[in-house]
Amino acid sequence: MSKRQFQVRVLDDRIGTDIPFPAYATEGSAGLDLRAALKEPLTLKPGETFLIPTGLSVHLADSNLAAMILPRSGLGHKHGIVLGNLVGLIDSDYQGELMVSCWNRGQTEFTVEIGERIAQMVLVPVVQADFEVVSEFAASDRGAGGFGSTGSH
Ligand SMILES: O=c1ccn([C@H]2C[C@H](O)[C@@H](COP(=O)(O)OP(=O)(O)OP(=O)(O)O)O2)c(=O)[nH]1
Ligand SMILES: [Mg+2]
Repeated sequence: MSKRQFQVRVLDDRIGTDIPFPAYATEGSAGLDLRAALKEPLTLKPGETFLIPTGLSVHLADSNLAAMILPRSGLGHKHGIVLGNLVGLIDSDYQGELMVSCWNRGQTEFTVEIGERIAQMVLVPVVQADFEVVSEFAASDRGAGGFGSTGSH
């Protein structure tokens, strides 16, 4: 497992005490669980979305990296709590507070507790595209076929 250091600012003084610092749940975890830095529990009715602060900002400071915010499987599958933006993308030059858009896509209301783990953040490598405009591509096996063009099985 490789680890890297990043600068983080703690914007909410409950973090590290009442609200644990984000952590990997196990040694092999890909996602770092993010917690809700709410002032009070938040009840989301079916269909409601709320932008929840995490109380932290992280500066990745490396354009070869980004972070993605993804739903937690248990919350999403069992309770319908997913992300209002489906996936959150954190740019390497972002220095603001990490925010989690929580969407109750389910049929019943759900209460997010103070400090609850609401989403997970995954670091991903990034390559920026530099486009070279051409008139033809060298032929590939697939060509322009897509959207099920390889058959129904
Ligand atoms: O779930 C998220 C998604 C984004 N962000 C922050 C980090 C990201 O770098 C910034 C901008 O996100 P994005 O580029 O996806 O949003 P936009 O609507 O394109 O806004 P902008 O014009 O600021 O780029 O917002 C979060 O805190 N949480
Ligand atoms: Mg953007």
